[in-house]
Amino acid sequence: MTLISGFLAANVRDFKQTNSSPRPTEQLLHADLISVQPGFSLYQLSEEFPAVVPYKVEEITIPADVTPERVPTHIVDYSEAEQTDEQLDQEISKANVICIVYAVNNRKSLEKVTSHWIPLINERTDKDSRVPLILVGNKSDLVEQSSMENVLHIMNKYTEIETCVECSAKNLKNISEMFYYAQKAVLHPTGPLYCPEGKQMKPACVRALTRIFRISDLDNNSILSDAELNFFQRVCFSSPLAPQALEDVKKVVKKNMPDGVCEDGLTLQGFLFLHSLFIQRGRHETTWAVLRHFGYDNDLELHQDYLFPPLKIPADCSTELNHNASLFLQSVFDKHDKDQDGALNPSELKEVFDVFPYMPWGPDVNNTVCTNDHGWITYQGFISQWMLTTYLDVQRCLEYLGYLGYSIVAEQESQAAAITVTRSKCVDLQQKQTQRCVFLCNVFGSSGSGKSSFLQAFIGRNLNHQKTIRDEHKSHYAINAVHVYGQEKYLLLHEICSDLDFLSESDLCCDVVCLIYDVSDPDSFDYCVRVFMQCFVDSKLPCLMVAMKSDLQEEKQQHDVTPLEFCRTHVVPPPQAYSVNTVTTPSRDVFIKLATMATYPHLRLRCMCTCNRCTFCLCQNFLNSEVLHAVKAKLYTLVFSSKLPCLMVAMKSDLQEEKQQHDVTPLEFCRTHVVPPPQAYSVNTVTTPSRDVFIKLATMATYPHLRLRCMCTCNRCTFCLCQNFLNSEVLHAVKAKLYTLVFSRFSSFFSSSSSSFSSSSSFFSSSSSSSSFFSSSTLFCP
Ligand SMILES: Nc1ncnc2c1ncn2[C@@H]1O[C@H](COP(=O)(O)OP(=O)(O)OP(=O)(O)O)[C@@H](O)[C@H]1O
Repeated sequence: MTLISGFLAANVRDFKQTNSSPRPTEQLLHADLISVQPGFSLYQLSEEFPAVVPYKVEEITIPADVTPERVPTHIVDYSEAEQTDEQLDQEISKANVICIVYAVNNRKSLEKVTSHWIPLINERTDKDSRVPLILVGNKSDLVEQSSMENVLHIMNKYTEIETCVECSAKNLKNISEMFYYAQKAVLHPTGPLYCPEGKQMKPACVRALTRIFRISDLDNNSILSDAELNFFQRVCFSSPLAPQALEDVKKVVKKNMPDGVCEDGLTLQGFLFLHSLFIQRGRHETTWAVLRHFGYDNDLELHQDYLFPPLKIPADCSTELNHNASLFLQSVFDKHDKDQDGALNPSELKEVFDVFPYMPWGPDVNNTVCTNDHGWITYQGFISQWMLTTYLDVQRCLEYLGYLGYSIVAEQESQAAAITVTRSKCVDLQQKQTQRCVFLCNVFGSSGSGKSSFLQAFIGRNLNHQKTIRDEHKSHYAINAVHVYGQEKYLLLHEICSDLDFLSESDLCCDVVCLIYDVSDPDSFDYCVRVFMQCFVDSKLPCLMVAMKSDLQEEKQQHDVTPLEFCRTHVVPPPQAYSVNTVTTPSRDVFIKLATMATYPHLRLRCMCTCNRCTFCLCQNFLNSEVLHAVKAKLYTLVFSSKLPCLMVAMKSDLQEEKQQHDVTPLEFCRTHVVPPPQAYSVNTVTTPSRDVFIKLATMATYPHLRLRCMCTCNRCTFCLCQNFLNSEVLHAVKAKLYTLVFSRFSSFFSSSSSSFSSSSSFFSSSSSSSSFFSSSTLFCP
């Protein structure tokens, strides 16, 4: 029998594990087998021991389904007789694991392991990333007794040796075991986890397991309860622990480490002890399974695929946190708000980020979002900051969610499940509605005009409070929640540098523009004019002018026209007087206006009030409500074909009412045919009979297309007052004027429905499609 000379090295290379597919079956593993040691052959691949063993066998791949770890294993043979040292070097550099084979009946071959092969391999590999080695004692069929005691001292000396195994190439003994150990050494290496000299886990491993403990400690009481342990077990191993097994685990820990169990749960010390026990007993695959489920790679770093899962964001779309992610972040906040005061004090905030490799939020965050009187971030502020990160830098948001273990705790496929990619803004504009929740407002103004003050006012700080903010802690952003017609939206204000020469394209990209001037500075308005004319005069972006420091003496602005005239000419809402010099929190109305303009850019001709309290707003909310839209749609379907308005009058209503001889009552009949309910009427009155019914008839005749509207014409209730206002000649004149002014400017924007805008009357009338037929503008503007 000719034997292959040299040693056998099983090189497992290109090991690549993704966190979205962390199980070994989905891992990619190549093993290059280099066989150069006398006494070993690749017989096991053919399961026949050849009469003549060739110097070198061709490359072979063992398919995943026949390997114990279920990974494909690529094997390359190496022959000292046929190949060069360079080729050997190349194979070693590609190797993930090397099996050094010696003959158990040949002392010299074992000596060569330490005198030649291990130094040679170590010379060619980096000290910090040693390739794991397996010692393989071949030809066990030729000896009576195991020679394991001869290799134990070698194993103790070289920590890179993962394990040793005796086998027989001739009678197939322990051959598959050898491959199992080789694969295990790659998939579950001891090296990164454990330091055999110190008999303890390495610091990186302790750090990773500590983070895992903190994430799994859902109530943050520093103890893993049975429920938390079961959750952890289910997440990592897909099934909960049996109650008895749970008790046994705690018993073992308590016996060896009394501090390891507290209040019938595992402490961090106990959790770490359990893992060092696994590793010491050769069960490090258990620890690896845990580490990998929590996103770690072979170097105990969080895997890039775990932190940055693929997320496609088409142009013109934005990114927002979805509801599930908000719930998760709420649980993170609640977990760390130990004193339950609704805010995170500095030590609570630090604890939130203990699972991060660095502190992600600087002191500027406290001036970007809402805080309490102590300057501590409130729940609203906490969520707002996450909204900001998601909007401005979604990759960073994914990374942060990864550190917090979002995909694990929320049991999601990846961190990407936390993100909603919104519909394109262009489509929103065309459809005249949006599902977006976060809107960006860029704030422009000359130096000193009050931009920073405006931003700070948005998070509730008046001038006195603002004076306490240190320059180095100032922020160019402010974000807060606002209600737009009853819906919660986040408005993100961004202060843009005053130097017009440095304006970038991204500075002009937002949902609404805020132009600030200082009423006490005569030159500041001119700056707004320049920004508007240079950047926004031809754009479709809604703009709002804010007259800051309105409490100070107003100076005449150094410009040809007044701010009000300028706004009129360019169909921008009139300047909004604003001051942060208030005793209490500055007013929020202007921010609600900005958010409304951002949410409904196509509705910019409507009344600017968005206080959500006044009659107009209450009517608006009602008219925008889903119930009303559904009813309108139904009614529309019913009566679409009919054109003449009808009114049923129940005369002699002062007399005793008799049941009408008809299948249905008058009221039911009216309801079925979408006719207003019968109007009780009597002329048997002391004074002049009531005129209400005649007003109704006149109203129906005047506005026949509005017959689906509320029939109330009392002229006293909220609806009637709004109606009167909206139907008033003044308003119509203003609307007509605005229309004339802006029609040319927005013609492209409205081009899709240009036929509806061919005359001023049709501009405000209903179109023929059912959705626009019932739109609020139709209802309000006959
Ligand atoms: N109503 C007010 N009365 C008096 N002073 C005010 C008022 N509002 C703001 N200020 C002050 O005006 C100054 C300039 O305001 P602010 O820093 O907000 O302007 P800015 O536009 O951000 O300036 P820059 O572009 O230089 O950053 C600040 O000192 C601020 O305290």
